[in-house]
Amino acid sequence: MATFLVIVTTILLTIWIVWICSHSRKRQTGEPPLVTGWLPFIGVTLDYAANPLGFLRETQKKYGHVFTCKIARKYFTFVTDPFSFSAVVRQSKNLDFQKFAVGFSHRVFGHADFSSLLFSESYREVHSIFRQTLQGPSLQQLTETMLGNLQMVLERGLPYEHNWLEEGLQSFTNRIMFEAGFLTLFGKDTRFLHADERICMQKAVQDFLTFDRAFPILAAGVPIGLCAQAWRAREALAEELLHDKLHHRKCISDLIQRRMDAFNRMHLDEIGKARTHVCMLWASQANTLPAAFWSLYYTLRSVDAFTAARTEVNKVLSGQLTSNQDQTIYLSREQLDSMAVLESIIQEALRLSSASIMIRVASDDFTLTLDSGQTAAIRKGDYIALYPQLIHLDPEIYPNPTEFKYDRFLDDNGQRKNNFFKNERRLKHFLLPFGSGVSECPGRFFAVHEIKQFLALTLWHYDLQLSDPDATLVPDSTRAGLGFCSVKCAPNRITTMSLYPSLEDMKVDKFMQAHNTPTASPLKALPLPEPSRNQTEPYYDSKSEEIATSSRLYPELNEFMGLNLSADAQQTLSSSVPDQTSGAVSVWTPGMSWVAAPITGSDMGVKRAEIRQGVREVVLCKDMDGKIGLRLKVIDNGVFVQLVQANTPAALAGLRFGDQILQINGKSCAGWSSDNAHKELKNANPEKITLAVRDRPLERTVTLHKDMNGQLGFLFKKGRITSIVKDSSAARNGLLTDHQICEINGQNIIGLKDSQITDILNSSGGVVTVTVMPVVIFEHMMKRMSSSIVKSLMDHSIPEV
Ligand code: HEM
Repeated sequence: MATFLVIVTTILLTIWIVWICSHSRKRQTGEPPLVTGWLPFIGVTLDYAANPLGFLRETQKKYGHVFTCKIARKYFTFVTDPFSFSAVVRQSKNLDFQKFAVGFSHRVFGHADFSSLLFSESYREVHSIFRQTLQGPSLQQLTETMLGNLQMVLERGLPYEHNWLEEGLQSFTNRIMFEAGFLTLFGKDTRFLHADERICMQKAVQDFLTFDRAFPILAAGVPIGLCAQAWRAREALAEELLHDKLHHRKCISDLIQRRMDAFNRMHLDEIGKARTHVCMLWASQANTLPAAFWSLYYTLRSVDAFTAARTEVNKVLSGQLTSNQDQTIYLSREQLDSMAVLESIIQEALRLSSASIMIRVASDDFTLTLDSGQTAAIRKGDYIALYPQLIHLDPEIYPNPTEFKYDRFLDDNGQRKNNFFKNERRLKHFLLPFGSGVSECPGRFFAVHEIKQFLALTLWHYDLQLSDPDATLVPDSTRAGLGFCSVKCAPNRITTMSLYPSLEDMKVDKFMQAHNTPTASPLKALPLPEPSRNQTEPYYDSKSEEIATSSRLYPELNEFMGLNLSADAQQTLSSSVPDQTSGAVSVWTPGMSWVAAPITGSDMGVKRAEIRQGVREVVLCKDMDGKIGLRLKVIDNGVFVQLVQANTPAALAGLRFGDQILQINGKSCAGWSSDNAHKELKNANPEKITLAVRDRPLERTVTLHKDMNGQLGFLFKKGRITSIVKDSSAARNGLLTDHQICEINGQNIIGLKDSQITDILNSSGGVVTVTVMPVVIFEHMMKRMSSSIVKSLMDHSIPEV
């Protein structure tokens, strides 16, 4: 029986081999050389899959510039001569792109088969939407939305503390780019709070990456049903993109809105429509995420690239901080286009890491004429393939092709370079990460814009360095042919990046260099008349020598921001006259007997908090980036300081939140808009800007004394005083609710967490001077300024006296 089985098997095997051999393809006259490999059934699939670039280079050496290979049961004719690329790209008559792409997409994404007769006409309309919404005027809108979303996502991640943070470079890029890109295309869910949106986004990015990881095997023909994880991830994404859910999102891009309308007209089922959106999501992100990653990685690895990129970013963005009220960075189309260094970095990253394959299906038998005049007979149904990486890594075109050279795409004048040669002939196709011809990626302009924006904002907002700069990352070649290669990480070795809010820290050195000689003279008084003093008002008596030097601690109450105090109240308060006994001040109120705030004029907190009368002159010069680190706000026709960035010229010159700017370079600011004031600063001579400044006129200081339990007697929330404890130091000294604490012992605390404010209060001595401002005014001052900016940029240092 066993012998019988062996004989039958052998006969069947022999028949099968004979059948395969007799039916296997034979090269016919005029056809390119046929490369079938050892096993006719699978052809060269394994060799090609193991190392596509190596295999094609070897085969090219052996057979010349055009050859046909059997890969995954299909015949691919590769054209490898870059001068012949145009011959293929222009052949739209006999070469069909859609057939391959649409069939592939149907299989992997599970949507309807748009190549079927039922849909072919309506799908043409869907396809035309790409060009209408990803190019031309729509591109501008999309790019602006992306910039806003990138800023929102980046700002949310700005570290609160002044510490270095570590995060995987890839996870950082994916997190920022995925969310910003997703929101740009699909809009924001109106039902979500920010926190919920973020959780949803974290899940979406994980699902996306899970699905994308399986892409090579799906592309190789493995049915998605056999890849349970990928299937679940794809369906989870589709679930989020059901039309029912998309209807709850606002600011959906024109691209997605028009696709939704078109699919509705085609009467697809709901899950089918959602899967087409997953397909669009994949097209927009799968290459962009790794392209952004490699661009940032190469920038960080090369000192030259980093310096050149940062200089360009600073040049383009400088001035924005002082000229925009709401701190938003705007990058016009012209500004994006002017960033030639970033563009060269991106192109170089695309050259090194992209490995797409361009495939067309021969719709008829025809003869392809190559650049050399050589012809190749092509059979109907065969695939014609171009493999751009052969050009991208050709040492004749790009010397030292595997080396990253940030300025490879810049000419001697620092402008875009687009003349590259092979055999001394200029090449038309020298960089093809986006394909070419009819099927060229319609999102290519948007892709370059968004990566530029990402690089610019990241370099602007952060100080970055690779925690292991010597570790070399290599592209993962298992994705070769599918577009962009992501990173192949060695186990247990995570490449991390440190993040730091750069605006404060970068400036110190630069400012120091620019400021070789101190030009600021913060306390020089201008000869403006001092307001007259009323001896009955509760300020420290100028008769006291010690106190006279530190000036008054309280401004006149009846002048104070229009607060209308009754005569009775004034009487009560005016009876709390300061009593000076050996330099200590006590306040007495009828019916009570206690000592409040036993301060002396030499108390550091009091000195640091002091609001001086009169007007002082401040002379500044800009730092090396042309900035002074100041943001201004107009209130009641006066110009006030809204933000002083730490370690900037403004901070070092002693300017503070709430200071009133009376003059800029001799011009009176009364009645100016903040734009005018910013413009004046922007256009001012970088070597010398003279300001006339009145010390924080809308604020007042209150000095308090801790009780035996260390309590000052007030409660606060988000820096705002909410209640005053009866008979406490706060109550006795006139602290008011609905006032915002701006400083503690002169140290600015705006934007700090309540726990941090509590720490500062606890660590202060027994006497604490708080500087407060009515909440209504404070809110007006802070209008349109994002809290993350305040947190991360505001100068919270302890002032010097
Ligand atoms: C660095 C980022 C990107 C790269 C490297 C890239 C690359 C490509 C490539 C190679 C193709 C196929 C071209 C061909 O076969 O000839 C393609 C197609 C496509 N890409 Fe991109 N792409 C990127 C970003 C984007 C973005 C951001 C979008 C949309 C927002 C997008 C939308 C599309 C679409 C819709 C197609 C299919 C075009 C068609 O069917 O005719 N791509 N992309």
